[in-house]
Amino acid sequence: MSATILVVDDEESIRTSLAGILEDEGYKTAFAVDGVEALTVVQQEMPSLVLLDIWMPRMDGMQTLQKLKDLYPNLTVVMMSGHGTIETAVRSTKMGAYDFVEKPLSLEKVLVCVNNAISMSRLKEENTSLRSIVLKDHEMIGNSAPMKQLREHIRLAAPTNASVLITGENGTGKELVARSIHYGSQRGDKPFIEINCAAIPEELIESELFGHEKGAFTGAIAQKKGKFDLADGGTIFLDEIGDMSLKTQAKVLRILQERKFERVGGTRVVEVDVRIIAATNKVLEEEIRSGHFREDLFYRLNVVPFHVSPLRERQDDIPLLVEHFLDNFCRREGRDRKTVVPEAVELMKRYEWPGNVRELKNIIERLVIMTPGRTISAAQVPSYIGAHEGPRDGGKHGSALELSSLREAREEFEKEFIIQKLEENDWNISKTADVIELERSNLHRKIKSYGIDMKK
Ligand SMILES: Nc1ncnc2c1ncn2[C@@H]1O[C@H](COP(=O)(O)OP(=O)(O)OP(=O)(O)O)[C@@H](O)[C@H]1O
Repeated sequence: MSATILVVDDEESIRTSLAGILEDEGYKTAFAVDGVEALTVVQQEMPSLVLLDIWMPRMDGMQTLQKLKDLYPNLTVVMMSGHGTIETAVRSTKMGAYDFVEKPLSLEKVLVCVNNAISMSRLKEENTSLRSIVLKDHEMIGNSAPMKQLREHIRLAAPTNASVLITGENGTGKELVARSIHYGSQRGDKPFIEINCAAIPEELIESELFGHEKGAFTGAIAQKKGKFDLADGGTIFLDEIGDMSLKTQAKVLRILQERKFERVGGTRVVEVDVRIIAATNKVLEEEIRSGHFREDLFYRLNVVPFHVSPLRERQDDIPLLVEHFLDNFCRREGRDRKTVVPEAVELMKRYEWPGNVRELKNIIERLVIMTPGRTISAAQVPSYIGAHEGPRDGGKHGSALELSSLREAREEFEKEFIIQKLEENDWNISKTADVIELERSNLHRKIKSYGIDMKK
């Protein structure tokens, strides 16, 4: 679709000659004789670009520019200055005009300027739409108490520059939290650079993070920028930081303290402005005790701690997540929207989800692909998901053999732990839930499912 250009000028000869060359270039044109009329035409035509004369009766170009920028901050405007001085034109660019052309108009110069302005406005539009796709793809679903609290913490911490440490089991959504913090900050339109410290061999991680100078080691045939260079102005997400070597930890600490680093094999100090968000599924306090993690780095990172609870502690989110993933996968596969019957959702709510949201997402993807009809029944859900029902349904241990022993052990421990904490807190559910940092309804459910006798 060809872009529409609005020409705003009180001189008819200018409007006609511009219309000629712009239409020859394949643009559509619209006209207005002054600023007042321009505002109406912009509203009707939504042009991609406005060519705006500075000196006009009724409302002049500068006033019109101000109004347009207030109403449509993303609209691209090029000023045409003849009577005004260069100073006015320069002032207009400070007010948000993209550029200016001088009168008498050189049609060639006008075309170069218009083509540039249109390409820039297309890129801007593309960027906005890509951003909205990216943000949608990273939507965080869930209305349980822990998710609400998480969102609130993100809202508070995102706009600051504080370092963040996110803990939680694999697949709980730590990366999503990191992205939400980044996009909610003023760095949101700058890069978000992710690196998984566990996935990169020890000997390569330093060069990945900090880059290297030419000749730093065999194979370093040219200078290479590292992730910290690439993240300048934005955020770096150090995933699985618990797996980072002590040597690399020292370098990261220096960046946190001095905002500086050196490339591998280099002596030049590089300064960066990077916000660090780190995540781990390890208990870093234990890693510190065993000498694998620097205590000073831990305190620097842990300025704002985030914990993402495992899915089994926020079962109320499961139906919402199921719907969300069904929507996404049915759309992606071009299938009719499928539904999961309530009994199947109920089975999913009772399952432990050792792989957390990632596991649930994978199962829904598989069900969307493998189920021919529109309805996903309980029988189609993998049998191990239902295998939990027995013991939780009042201690029928007939199906306990199907459970892995680790899971049994975990349940046994969980039950004992809950009883002990309830005892310590006078069997008050709310108080106990607070102390063990579990949603009240979730604790209640566990008490019921473990058959814990509350009349003590
Ligand atoms: N609340 C949520 N809403 C929607 N999708 C989610 C949610 N939580 C996690 N996911 C999805 O589950 C998958 C795993 O999430 P993510 O990668 O953020 O987990 P993680 O904790 O960083 O995992 P790991 O520790 O293994 O790196 C992703 O595809 C993510 O989009």
